[in-house]
Amino acid sequence: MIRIKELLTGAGVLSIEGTTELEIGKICFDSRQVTPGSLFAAVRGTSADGHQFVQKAAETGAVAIVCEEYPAVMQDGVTYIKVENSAEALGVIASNFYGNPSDKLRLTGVTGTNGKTTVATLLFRLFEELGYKAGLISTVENYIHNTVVPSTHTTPDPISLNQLLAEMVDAGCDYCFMEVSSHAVVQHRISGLKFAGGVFTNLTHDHLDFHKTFRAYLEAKKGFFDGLGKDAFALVNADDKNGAVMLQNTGAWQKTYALKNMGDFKAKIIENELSGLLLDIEGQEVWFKLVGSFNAYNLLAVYGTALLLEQDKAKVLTVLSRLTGAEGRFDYVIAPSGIMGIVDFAHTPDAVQNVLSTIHDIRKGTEQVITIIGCGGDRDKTKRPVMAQVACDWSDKVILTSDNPRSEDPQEIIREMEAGISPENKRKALTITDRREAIKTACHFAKPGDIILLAGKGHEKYQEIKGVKYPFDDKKILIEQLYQNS
Ligand SMILES: CC(=O)N[C@H]1[C@@H](OP(=O)(O)OP(=O)(O)OC[C@H]2O[C@@H](n3ccc(=O)[nH]c3=O)[C@H](O)[C@@H]2O)O[C@H](CO)[C@@H](O)[C@@H]1O[C@H](C)C(=O)N[C@@H](C)C(=O)N[C@H](CCC(=O)O)C(=O)O
Ligand SMILES: Nc1ncnc2c1ncn2[C@@H]1O[C@H](COP(=O)(O)OP(=O)(O)OP(=O)(O)O)[C@@H](O)[C@H]1O
Ligand SMILES: N[C@H](CCC[C@H](N)C(=O)O)C(=O)O
Ligand SMILES: [Mg+2]
Repeated sequence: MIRIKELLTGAGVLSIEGTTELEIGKICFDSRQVTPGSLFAAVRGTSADGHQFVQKAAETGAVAIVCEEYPAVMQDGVTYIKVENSAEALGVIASNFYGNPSDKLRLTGVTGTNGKTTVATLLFRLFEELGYKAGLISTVENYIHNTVVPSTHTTPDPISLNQLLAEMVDAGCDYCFMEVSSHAVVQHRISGLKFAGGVFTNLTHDHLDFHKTFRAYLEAKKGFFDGLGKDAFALVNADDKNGAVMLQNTGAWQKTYALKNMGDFKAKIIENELSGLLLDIEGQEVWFKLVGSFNAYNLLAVYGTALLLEQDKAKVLTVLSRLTGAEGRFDYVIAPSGIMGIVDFAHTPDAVQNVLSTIHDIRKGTEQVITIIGCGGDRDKTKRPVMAQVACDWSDKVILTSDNPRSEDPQEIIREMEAGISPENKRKALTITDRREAIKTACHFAKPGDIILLAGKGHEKYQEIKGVKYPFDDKKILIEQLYQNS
């Protein structure tokens, strides 16, 4: 239990109606979760406005309401707290409620369009292997040292986030590595957190459904770096044209990594094969198990971060060379028939191009590349035609199929993908709406030596159709089919 006044430190309070001496047992931003003694924050969202539920929250027992405007009717015994921005205040209140856990950990945030899960996961595993207790907050799963906590978002809401961080502190963790999505920055999910550092991977096309313009998407990512303190480091990819933009208004200590341009941390790709990458990192040649030139960037980002967190260079490289990638990221099997199947989470045009150009670089020459690809429903529609065209440009055969259609009509999503395919690429594309059938067909088509890329869903264990998540595991189905045909 904690008193209202202690929760409000740093929350940007404009005015208060009622006492701040009351004790609060729970904080929430969803009126349906209010229980007697709760604080309810009314947040303006994308489809509703939390202010509509203030009355209901008070009736259900909320004793404190955080809002941007007072309701017409204020109830006795309830304290109303007016703030400039409820979502931002909620982040600070959540931190205070859980004892400001980010002050007690060295928290590093990773942002960018692609590579966040890979970099954050590698950092987590690296620090665990170096002998520390660490935490991970990621798209695939969260970890409190060796306890797994299922993940619902790339970056959770501020209450779940601070609760996770507090559990990490209780478990004795020294470090936490987390993904920072652009949604999280705009929705203030990270407000009130103290970061030891921030890492930028890259910026390409995604989430324009939410941010509307590329500029707004860029500003969201930049917002994370603008908010870092002067004791924190900001490590950016100097080969990405937006790397420098991220640093424009940050008060943090600025560092860069690069393969091509000048950078504080430099690497060169010596070999890029199916068995891994041979990199020259600051004069030292090291083999890594991760595949593909984009992973050279991810590895260098991890290396730079570890050094900025004062780790020993030789130990970092030794451990890093033993680590494998995150689940569902260039996750491959070679069937007895000699057909290679790759499951990858590529769900942006840039990621699709990267994974296919990697396959192109490492294949021996004569094999066919068959790509199975769909696009998520209720997500950025503008990436659909581009992803289909990129897949065709880089493959011998493409099967257009469903990803997570969510509330949309799967056929319509596929039609939008088809619209992006140029006349000369049309002959390569085939549509099979049912994802399982698409996988079966690809395995049937493939000959020994051929490569099947199953893009878009990576680690996901479900397919979301009209609000229902049906069990679906790309890797499991692909393996079943590959072995059946062997
Ligand atoms: C579009 C979006 O990002 N929505 C997120 C947002 O919800 P919202 O604020 O828009 O919700 P809303 O429905 O408009 O409701 C507004 C407010 O009214 C409240 N409410 C609503 C109904 C009611 O009866 N009572 C009540 O109090 C809601 O709790 C909310 O506070 O804030 C919620 C709490 O943080 C999130 O759970 C929710 O994520 C939805 C489920 C989602 O799908 N988000 C995806 C797009 C997302 O966040 N993705 C990113 C990036 C992915 C990546 O690239 O890796 C991520 O970080 O996961
Ligand atoms: N540094 C990188 N540059 C470009 N593409 C990458 C990079 N790292 C990974 N990818 C590609 O992007 C896909 C997603 O990678 P990862 O899950 O690490 O990114 P993410 O930023 O966490 O994605 P999301 O925002 O959806 O959670 C991978 O499966 C791979 O195809
Ligand atoms: N975190 C990303 C994942 C997309 C994965 C893809 N399978 C899809 O459903 O679009 C998002 O929510 O946009
Ligand atoms: Mg991720």
